[in-house]
Amino acid sequence: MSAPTSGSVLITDVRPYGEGEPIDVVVVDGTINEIGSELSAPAGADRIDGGGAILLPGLVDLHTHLREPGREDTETIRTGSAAAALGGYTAVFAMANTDPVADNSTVTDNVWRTGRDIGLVDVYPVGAVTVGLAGKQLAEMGMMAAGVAGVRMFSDDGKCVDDPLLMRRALEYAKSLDVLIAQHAEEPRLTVGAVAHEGPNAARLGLAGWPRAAEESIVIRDALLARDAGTRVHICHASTEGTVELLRWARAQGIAISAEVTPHHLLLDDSRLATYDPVNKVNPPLREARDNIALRQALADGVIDCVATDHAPHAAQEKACEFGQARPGMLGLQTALPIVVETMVATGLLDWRGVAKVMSERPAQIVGLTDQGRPIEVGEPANLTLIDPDTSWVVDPDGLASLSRNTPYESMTMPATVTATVLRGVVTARDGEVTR
Ligand SMILES: NC(=O)N[C@@H](CC(=O)O)C(=O)O
Ligand SMILES: [Zn+2]
Ligand SMILES: [Zn+2]
Repeated sequence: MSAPTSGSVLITDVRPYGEGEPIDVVVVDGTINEIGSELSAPAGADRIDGGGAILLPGLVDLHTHLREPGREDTETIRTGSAAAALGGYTAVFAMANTDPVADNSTVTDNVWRTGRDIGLVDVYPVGAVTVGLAGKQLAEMGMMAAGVAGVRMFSDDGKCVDDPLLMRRALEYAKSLDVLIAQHAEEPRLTVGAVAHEGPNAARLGLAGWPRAAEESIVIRDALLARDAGTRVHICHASTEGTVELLRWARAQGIAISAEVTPHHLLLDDSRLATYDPVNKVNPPLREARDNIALRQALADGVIDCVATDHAPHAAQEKACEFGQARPGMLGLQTALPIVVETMVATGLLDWRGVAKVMSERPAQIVGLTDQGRPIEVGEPANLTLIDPDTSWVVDPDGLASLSRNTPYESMTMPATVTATVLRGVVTARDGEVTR
């Protein structure tokens, strides 16, 4: 494989982590070479005038659905990469629930190569835990890990690995390969027919409910299995107050368990379902205000490690139908950072260093990426995001880079703007346009 593209760039007038006076950053061949004032551009370098922007390490998304192969009508690796770069991301993990399923190295290596050729963001394929996501037989995780993609995270996301014995075997196999299992925590016997959070709103609207216990029973089971296997488990899209309590308990026991929360579970609740608009249908479902509050606090405390988008594009016809029939999932890549600003920074729960931690550093550490989520220092890889915290914008679904339009944030004002993204010194997005 050829070496990844790298570039040289002079970034002027930026504030790393939003701290101190504006400074300049010189990147040579993909590496931060100098940080200081009034620096000059290296030969052949690109230039970014930061205009006083906040500079963070490039964002890392552990949970995105790019839909290629199989559903290129709803998203492709190219359009999803563009959405990622515009959202400030320099690495994304593409879930395995494609068609064909990413349960073998032919698929995972192809996703990796395609992402690398496009070059807008590092696309890391997630491998399936079980063959065909069918939950019956372990996939060849070792083969996928050994391929050119070097798969390091495995998940049947979209489905739960609900068989406890199979989950136990998966954790043991993952331990021997030094890879991560990410669980979509949903006890399927408790969610038969469910389309919304089980609570007063669903009852009033006549929608079948998904109880919190369907998530929490798997979270605690998997914490115990991870304890016994002596390996880590990662919980996808944590959505309930109870899950937070269980994570807190498991951490206190010394159990290796990590967890992510989505922007929509931080911001939205099930009062939005009153319109029956399927744009609000998602798994796990939007919960209640007290869950939002517990999730925000847990993210601030570190009980929840990171934010992951669960960017889930769907075609118009999959959403333009009655609520019960619609596909679950919502777009996330281009709105994640502003929603974290609104729910975590504007509320005083996190400062910009905290944002770097939950959107870049912790996700990179959880999967063991050594070139992402790094400090902004000389000698470090130049994966960077510039953010204007004072320029707001209004979400127009037609204006997003995704091939799909299923954003719940239509017409909402977003409080911050990603002005540029840099991958190994190459400018991938600038002023709302991708560069390649
Ligand atoms: N989140 C969703 O509601 N949908 C995801 C699957 C998933 O993340 O469980 C999808 O692939 O559409
Ligand atoms: Zn899921
Ligand atoms: Zn998902």
